[in-house]
Amino acid sequence: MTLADPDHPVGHTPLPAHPAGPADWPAPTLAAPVDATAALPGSKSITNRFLVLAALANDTSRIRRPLRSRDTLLMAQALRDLGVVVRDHEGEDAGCHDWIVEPAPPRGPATIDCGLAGTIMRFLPPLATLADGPVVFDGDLHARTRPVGPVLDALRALGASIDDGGRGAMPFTIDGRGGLRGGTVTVDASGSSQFISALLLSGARFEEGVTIHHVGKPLPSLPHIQMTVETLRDAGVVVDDAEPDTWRVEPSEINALDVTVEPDLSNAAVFLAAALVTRGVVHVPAWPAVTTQAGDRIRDVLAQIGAEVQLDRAGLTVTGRGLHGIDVDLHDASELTPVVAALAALAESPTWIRGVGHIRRHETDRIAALATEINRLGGDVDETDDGLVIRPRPLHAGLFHTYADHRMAMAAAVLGLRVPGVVIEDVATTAKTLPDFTRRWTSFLSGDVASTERPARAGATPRGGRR
Ligand SMILES: O=C(O)C1=C[C@@H](OP(=O)(O)O)[C@@H](O)[C@H](O)C1
Ligand SMILES: C=C(OP(=O)(O)O)C(=O)O
Repeated sequence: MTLADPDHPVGHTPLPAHPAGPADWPAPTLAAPVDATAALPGSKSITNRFLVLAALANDTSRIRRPLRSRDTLLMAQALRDLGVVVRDHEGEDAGCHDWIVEPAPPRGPATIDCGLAGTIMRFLPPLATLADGPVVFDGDLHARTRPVGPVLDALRALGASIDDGGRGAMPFTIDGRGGLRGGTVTVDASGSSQFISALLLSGARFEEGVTIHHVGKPLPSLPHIQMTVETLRDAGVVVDDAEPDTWRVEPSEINALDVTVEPDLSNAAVFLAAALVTRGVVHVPAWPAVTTQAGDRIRDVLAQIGAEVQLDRAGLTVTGRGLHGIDVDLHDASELTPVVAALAALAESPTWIRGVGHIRRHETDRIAALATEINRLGGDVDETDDGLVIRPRPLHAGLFHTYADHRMAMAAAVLGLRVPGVVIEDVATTAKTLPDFTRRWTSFLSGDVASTERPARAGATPRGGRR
């Protein structure tokens, strides 16, 4: 975390960049078929949307089973820095605290540490325009290359005053004036769906609401925009999304929430992948039957690769039957690319991943990073403009660099299941969205009950062997 920039003194107490953990971690290899349950913490995307809406709401909210990872803890802290109360409250599950959020008019001056979280650097600038003073945004070094310009330009067009030194990236300062006019704006959000979600989340609190037109190449990650629209509707906000690439949010109050966060389905991918690599069985309890999470797409992808996939009241069960190469467009669910690429490198035939050009601006250039690191282990991967072509080859031991990217570390963990001697550099980077990954992964692979965070839903039939 790099707030101490001499050009941008911000007088803020930095949070630790990552919790302490082993820097380089030998990934466990598994010879026997896995037979285990992975009970996952809450969704990052849902937790951070609920936090933003709760901060803008007309009364106290309760967020049940929130994810507590670096991205969401930083979001909670950012809201506190803006004057909102976010406090723990004993939850229904042992060891799992809810969050109570008491809203307050956002205050400045304030400094926001975004870490490496797209959801903070994009979702909070619109909220910061409502503050009564300047709000400085900064974060990790890697975060300074992630684009925010389309959100800042849109806010300027809606009446905001912002100093970003022409960078379109952090650090920047929003000159909060206690409110924003709002109105109609055109945005090229082909670089990230978060540009649209950001404007939608605070739009009801702009004087004229907001109407957004996307222009440009097709929008990535559409399920995430749908998630934003649904959470707004949960809070009583009127959103019109009937026309493609256009959204209208009416000005209104945002109702307080009492909501439960679904398990993070994108983070489920690494655990489910173990079933395919080892021809074993993995069960994820509490998998939602209906969801806007893009990670739900993993069910189709794994079935295409050769798994038997069953979703019922007990949750999701994936049984590894084969590992075929596939031709897959992940434009809607690009977060899955690293784990799918790792599976592809271990498959029986080549894979073509398409439609994910924008992930070159995720936590790192994921296309380049995956090609480089899999090839470093002896793989045969080519980058394309919008994806990867992966031809399986026998891989060997080596250090897998993670580029501060949690999902690179998860991809390495999948490779390590089959390839002895894979060492994951900076495995603690997984804390961005999944706390305590190494303990979870180790106990999951040994079928240890300690890996479960949340009990199966009442009435569900437990399965998965040694639980
Ligand atoms: O709104 C969100 O919560 C997210 C949207 C997506 O971003 P992009 O549209 O930039 O891919 C996704 O990849 C990210 O992990 C989370
Ligand atoms: C792209 C991701 O995160 P962010 O919310 O920081 O964009 C991700 O989690 O894969």
